[in-house]
Amino acid sequence: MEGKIDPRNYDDLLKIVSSIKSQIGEQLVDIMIIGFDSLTDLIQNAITLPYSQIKGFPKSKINDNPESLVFGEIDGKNVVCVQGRFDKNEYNMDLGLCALPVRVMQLLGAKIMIVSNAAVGINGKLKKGGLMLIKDHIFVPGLAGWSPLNGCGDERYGSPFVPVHDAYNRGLRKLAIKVGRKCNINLSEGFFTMTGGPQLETSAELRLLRKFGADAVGTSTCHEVTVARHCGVKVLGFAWITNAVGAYSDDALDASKQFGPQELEFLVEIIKDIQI
Ligand SMILES: O=P(O)(O)O[C@H]1O[C@H](CO)[C@@H](O)[C@H]1O
Ligand SMILES: Nc1nc2[nH]cnc2c(=O)[nH]1
Repeated sequence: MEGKIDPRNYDDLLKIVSSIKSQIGEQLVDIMIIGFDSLTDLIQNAITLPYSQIKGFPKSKINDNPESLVFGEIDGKNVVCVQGRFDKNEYNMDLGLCALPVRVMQLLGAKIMIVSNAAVGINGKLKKGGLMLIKDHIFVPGLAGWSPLNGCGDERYGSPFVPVHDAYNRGLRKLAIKVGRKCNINLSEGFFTMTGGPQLETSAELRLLRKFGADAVGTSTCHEVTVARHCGVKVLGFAWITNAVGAYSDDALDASKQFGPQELEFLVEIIKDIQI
């Protein structure tokens, strides 16, 4: 869609929101879901809005997967699935831009974000195919100055000094553990680390991150979580262990290709039980 948008300009953000509203009507949004692209098949009364119809949403030149917002319901809850994460390396590490869907969904009403990523397990216990519930994170680009909050000086954003010590909501984590037991999901809790990518890590870097307390390493999520907390959205996060150290493949880097029916059922059960 025509029109240059600055993802840090609050008035531009409002323009994006109103352009979406004019296309989806009074559709309610309570839960935003990022990184579970195949969940879109389970959304009832779905309204699909391709990124090409959304002002300011970039169209990837490298990603062949669908890129759209899919609004609708899961078991009576109002959800939106952000299908096709903005890839920070394609967009020159512009993490403010890459977390734009989070801000837009919050302005559309979202109060909870469920987010996931493809990651490598480095604690010796996390095996390929496993799922890690994120308890806390180490945001390496954020520590080095690549904050998605850079440039968000408009007072309507609120203070940039957002506390993130409890970014991953305790109540939602408890719920995920309870539902995991019911759905027979082997769920472990741990610390996730986001690196800058797109290159993966050397063995020495992985050893360093392990010493720092990381259990799983990936290249997304922390910027989205930071922005979610900045705008008051509660977070539930997962790292899908899609490969073991040293056993990389293109498929292993695509989390959405890994979800089976059991994982999707797990997510649906969580959504059913979430109190908004
Ligand atoms: O969006 P997430 O799940 O982080 O997936 C990413 O993970 C891979 C490397 O971490 C990248 O190629 C990208 O697909
Ligand atoms: N950063 C990072 N992300 C991944 N996603 C899947 N595997 C990896 C990995 O080894 N490193």
